[in-house]
Amino acid sequence: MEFAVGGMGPGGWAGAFRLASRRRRAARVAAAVVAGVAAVGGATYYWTQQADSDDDENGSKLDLSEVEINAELGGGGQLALVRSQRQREQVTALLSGSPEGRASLRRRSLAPARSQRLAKSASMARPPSMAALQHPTDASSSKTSVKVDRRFFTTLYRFVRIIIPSARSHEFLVTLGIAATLVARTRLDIWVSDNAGDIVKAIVARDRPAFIRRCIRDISLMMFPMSFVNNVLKLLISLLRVQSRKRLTAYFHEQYLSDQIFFKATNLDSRIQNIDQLLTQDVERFSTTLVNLYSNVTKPLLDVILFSSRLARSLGIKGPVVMIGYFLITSAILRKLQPPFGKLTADEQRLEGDFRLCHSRLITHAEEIAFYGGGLREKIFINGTFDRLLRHLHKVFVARFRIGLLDSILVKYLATIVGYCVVSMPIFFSSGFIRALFQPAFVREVQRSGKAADATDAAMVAEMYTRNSRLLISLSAAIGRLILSGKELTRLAGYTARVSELDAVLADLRKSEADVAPSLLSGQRRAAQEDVELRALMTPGRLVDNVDFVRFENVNIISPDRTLLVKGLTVDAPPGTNVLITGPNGSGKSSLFRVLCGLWPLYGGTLYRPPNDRMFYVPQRPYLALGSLREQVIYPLTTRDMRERGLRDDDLQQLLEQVHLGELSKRRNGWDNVCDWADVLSGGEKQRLAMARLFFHRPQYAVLDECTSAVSLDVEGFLYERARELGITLLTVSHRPSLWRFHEKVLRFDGHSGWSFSDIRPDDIPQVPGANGELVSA
Ligand SMILES: Nc1ncnc2c1ncn2[C@@H]1O[C@H](COP(=O)(O)OP(=O)(O)OP(=O)(O)O)[C@@H](O)[C@H]1O
Repeated sequence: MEFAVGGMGPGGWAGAFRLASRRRRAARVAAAVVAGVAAVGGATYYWTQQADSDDDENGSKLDLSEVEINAELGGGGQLALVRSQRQREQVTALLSGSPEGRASLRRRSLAPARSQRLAKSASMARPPSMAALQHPTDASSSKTSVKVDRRFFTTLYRFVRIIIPSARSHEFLVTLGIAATLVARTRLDIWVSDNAGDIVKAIVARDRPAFIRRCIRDISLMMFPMSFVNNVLKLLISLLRVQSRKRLTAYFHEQYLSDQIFFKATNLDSRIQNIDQLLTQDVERFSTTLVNLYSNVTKPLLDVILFSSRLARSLGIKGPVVMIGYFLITSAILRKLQPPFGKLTADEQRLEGDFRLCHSRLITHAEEIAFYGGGLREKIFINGTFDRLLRHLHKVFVARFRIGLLDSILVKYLATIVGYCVVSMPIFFSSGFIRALFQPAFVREVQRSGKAADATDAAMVAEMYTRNSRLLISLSAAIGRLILSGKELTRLAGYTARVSELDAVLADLRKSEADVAPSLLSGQRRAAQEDVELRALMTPGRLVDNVDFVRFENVNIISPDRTLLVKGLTVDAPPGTNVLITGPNGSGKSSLFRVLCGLWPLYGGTLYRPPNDRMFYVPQRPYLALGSLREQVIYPLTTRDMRERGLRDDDLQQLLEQVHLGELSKRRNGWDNVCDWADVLSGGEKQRLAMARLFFHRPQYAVLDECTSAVSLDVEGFLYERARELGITLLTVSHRPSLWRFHEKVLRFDGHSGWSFSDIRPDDIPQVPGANGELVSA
C-alpha cells in the first residue's frame, strides 16, 4: 500500500482518502502514515510504497525497486509510486518537466522493461500535444484490463465468433453435441440416484428379487450407455479444444505472417515482448480454458435445473431453494474475497514468456556467448528471470491456498451440513414450522409411491433418504462447480487479455501502414519542440511500386523510436546504375533499405521502385532456412516451384561453382541433405551461398547490405562481376574500398540526417592495399 509524501495540505489528504477508499485492503493502509500532500491548486499526488505492504490496486505485489508514474488521478494530477527519497526527487523533477529531471531519470539503472514503462508513464505526464505524438490507438498506454467485466465479455464474444463462425460450422455442431451429451449424462445421473434409492430400499426390505432387478440387471444394462456417454463427452470436448485452437491459430497466423507484420511486431513495436509464446502457449491455454469453462458451466447448469425439479417433487420446492439460497450467499462471499486471478494468470503467462525468451536467445546466440565466456552472466540473467516467475507462482499458490481453504469449507463441508439438514427435516421434524415447510411434500411422495402412507416405514425412509441425499449431493456439487467456475472465468479473463493484446497489436500494425508503431524505446523521449518538427516530417509518403527504376524523392528516414536518420533524401538509381551507400555506423544505410523494401514506413515524398518480385535483398548475415541444400539456394521458392521453372540440380550446381562453393553439395551429402545450415557453414560460406541465391533469382535490382564482408577480396570481386554480367543493378552498402569500382554513383550519409549523392569518378576510387602491400587503385 502507499502513503502520501511531499508537502502538507488538504488536497493530499483528500487524495489519500480517495485512494484508500478505492481499495479493499485499505484497513492495512491505516498503518501507513499519510505523510504529505501536494499543492492544492496543482493537485499532483505523489505516493510512496511502504516497504512492508504488498498489494497494489489489483492485489498484486509491487516490486519495491520500481518507480512507476501510474496514471492520472483526476484534476490533471498524477499518481506516482516511489520508494526512496532520491526516487521521489527524480519523479518530482520529471513531473515538473525540468530537463534535469528527465536526465536523472534516464541515468537510472532501470531494467529495459522498466525503462520502457517509465518512458510510457512519462509520456502520460507530458502535455496532451506531446502525448498525441504517441501512436493514435496506443493500446499499450493503458494497462490491459484483466477483469470479468463487460469489456471482457465483448472480447470473448469476438473470439467465440472466430472459433464458431457460423451455425453450419463443424465447431457449432460439436458444441451442440456437447450440450446434448451433457443432458444425457445428467439424466443418467438422476437414474443412478433413483436406482440407488431402490437398491437400498430392497436391501432394507430384504426383497431379493427387487435387489437382483435393480442392482444386477438394471446396472448391467445401463453401464453401456453410461460409459458411452461419458467417453463421447470427453471426445467432443477434446475435439472442440483442438478446433478452437486451430481456428484461432489460423486467424492469428493470417495476420502475423502476411505483409511482413511478423517483422513489424517484433522490430517496430515493443508492446509485445514474447510473441512466440502468445501464438503458441497462450492461444492453446485460451482455447482449453474456454472449452473447459463451457462444459464446466453447461453441465452444472443443467444439473441444477434437473436435480432441483426432481428434488422439488420429493422435498417440495423449499429443499432446492434452501440449497440454492445457501450457495448464492456463499458465492457472494467468495467473490468478495477472491484475489484477482485474471491478472495473476496474465502476469504468469508473461513471466513464462520472458523465461522462455531467455532460453531461446541463448540458443540463438550460443556461439557468440561461448566465445565471450558469457555463460555465468547468462546464468545469472536466466536464473533471475526464473526466480521472478517462481516468486509469482508462489504468490499465486498462496492466494489459491487461502481462497481454497474458504472454498472447501463453504462449498463442500458447510454445504454438506446444510444438505443433510434439508434431507432429514421431514423425518426428524413432524410438527411445527419445519413440518409445515417440508413434511407435506414428503408425505405426498410416499403416497405417490403407492405404499401405505406411513412415512415412518423403514424401507421407504431409507429409499427416500438415499435418493434425496444423492440428488442433494449432486445438486450441491453442481452449484459448487458453478461457483468454482467463477475462478476459471477469471483465469479465462487473464488468457483473454493476453490474446486480445496480441490481436490489438496486430490490428494496429495492419492498420497503420504509414505510421510508426508505438515503440516505447527511450529514444522517443524528446523535447516538445523537436517532436513538433519531427511530426511535420512524418507525413505519410507515396509509394509507386510498379515501375522499373528506383528513385527516392524527398523521402525522410525515421526510425521506430522516432529518430530522424535522413532528411529529404532524393536519389535516382535507374537500371544499370549501381549505387554505393557509405556513411558512419548508425547513419541509416540499412534503414534506407528497410524503407525501400517496405519494412519501415515511408515518410515525406515519393518512392518509386519495381514490384517486390523484381527486387532481392542480401543481408550481411544471410538467413538459412530449415531444409535441404537445394532449398537454401532457391529460398524462398520451393522445390516444386523450381521444377516448374524447368530448373534442375545441375543448374544449381553451376551457381555454387560461380560462388566458389562447388564442393558443397558433395561435401554435405547431396542436394537433399537436411541439416542446420546456419551451424555447419562458415560466415564466408554463408555469404557466398547467399550470392548463389541472388544469382538464382536474378532480380532486376539487388540490395546488398555488407553481404560480402566475410568473403575474401578476390572472390568478392568475382561475385560483383558476375552480378553485373547477369544485368542485376546493385544498391550496395559496404565499407570496403575494393567495391567502389563496381559502382557508378555514391550516396554518402553524414550521420546527422544530411546526405550527398554524386557520380563516382576514377579519381574518387579509393586506393586499397595490393597483394604486396603497396597502395593501388581499387
Ligand atoms: N528496430 C529499430 N528500432 C529503433 N531503432 C532502430 C531500429 N533499427 C535500427 N535502429 C536505429 O537506427 C539507426 C540506423 O540504423 P542502421 O542499421 O540504418 O545503421 P547503419 O548506417 O546501417 O549502421 P552500420 O554501418 O553500423 O550497419 C541506428 O541508430 C539504430 O540504432
